[in-house]
Amino acid sequence: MIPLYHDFADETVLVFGGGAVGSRKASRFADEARVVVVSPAFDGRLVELAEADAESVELVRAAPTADAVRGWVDRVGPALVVAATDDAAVNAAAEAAALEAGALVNRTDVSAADRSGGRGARSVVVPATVEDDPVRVALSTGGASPALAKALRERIEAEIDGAGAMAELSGTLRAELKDRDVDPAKRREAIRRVVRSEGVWKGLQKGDSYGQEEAYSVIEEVLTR
Ligand SMILES: C[C@@]1(CC(=O)O)c2cc3[nH]c(cc4nc(cc5[nH]c(cc(n2)[C@H]1CCC(=O)O)[C@@](C)(CC(=O)O)[C@@H]5CCC(=O)O)C(CC(=O)O)=C4CCC(=O)O)c(CCC(=O)O)c3CC(=O)O
Ligand SMILES: NC(=O)C1=CN([C@@H]2O[C@H](COP(=O)(O)OP(=O)(O)OC[C@H]3O[C@@H](n4cnc5c(N)ncnc54)[C@H](O)[C@@H]3O)[C@@H](O)[C@H]2O)C=CC1
Repeated sequence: MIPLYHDFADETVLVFGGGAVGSRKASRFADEARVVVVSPAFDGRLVELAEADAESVELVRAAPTADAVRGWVDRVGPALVVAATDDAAVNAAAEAAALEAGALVNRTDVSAADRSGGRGARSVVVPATVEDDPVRVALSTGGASPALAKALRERIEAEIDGAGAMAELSGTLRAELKDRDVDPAKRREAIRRVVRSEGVWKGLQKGDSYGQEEAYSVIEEVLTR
């Protein structure tokens, strides 16, 4: 499996099942997309989420049979369908309907190991993610051990602390060096050194201007050699 990043802004994600898993997926996707959850009952966290973010989250009380699932997919027109009910037949129908409608599907009740012959490119796994905007790490165990994905995510959270600020700073410096017509080879070397410099990372922890100051001294050292 190859991880790809999707932009779900202005898209709709349709979730079948309002339990613990449907609730976690809904809150994740609501950061970016409009989310519609279809379920006969809703987890307390989902009700809270829908109240707090009525613009992005819509709860629809219904218990579609496997045969009725396709109708929901056609009416809602989602970019992604999440199958998160505790009814395997409904989840299977949601997967089939999504694929027929040309949408992506996330089947939450089947691990990769249980599938004979692969998932198909539009059947996606939702990874554990760590974010320090604009940096994003996605982590999957290929479906083998979601608990391990979560544990590793917690470790990486500490590891990438400050990466967002580093991405912003080095992106700006890269543009600046381009504008100054610095030789491309020198420019790449300077930026590579900046992102690896302990001094710059430490500086950024104190504040953006400290990080920037450190970065300029690293760059000057490269350019004046
Ligand atoms: C295949 C996949 C499909 C999908 O959902 O996309 C899937 C499937 C299943 N998960 C199950 C169980 C658990 N899932 C979690 C947690 C997460 N599960 C997530 C993803 C995925 N779960 C996809 C594979 C990801 C990968 O490749 O690693 C995360 C990363 C993202 C998210 O869900 O948002 C999120 C962590 C987010 C975070 O914290 O960072 C925990 C831990 C906990 O809750 O504390 C447990 C209990 C412990 C355990 O069993 O490991 C079961 C068994 C159900 C049963 O036995 O009844 C199945 C079904 C099966 O495997 O058959
Ligand atoms: N991906 C993951 O991380 C995990 C996946 N799972 C799997 O995901 C599934 C759901 O797990 P939970 O949320 O913990 O279960 P849950 O029992 O808390 O929630 C299931 C939800 O589906 C709803 N539902 C039942 N029939 C429906 C229908 N016809 N249409 C729409 N909604 C319907 C129920 O009302 C309930 O809200 C389970 O099958 C389990 O195997 C379980 C744990 C973690």
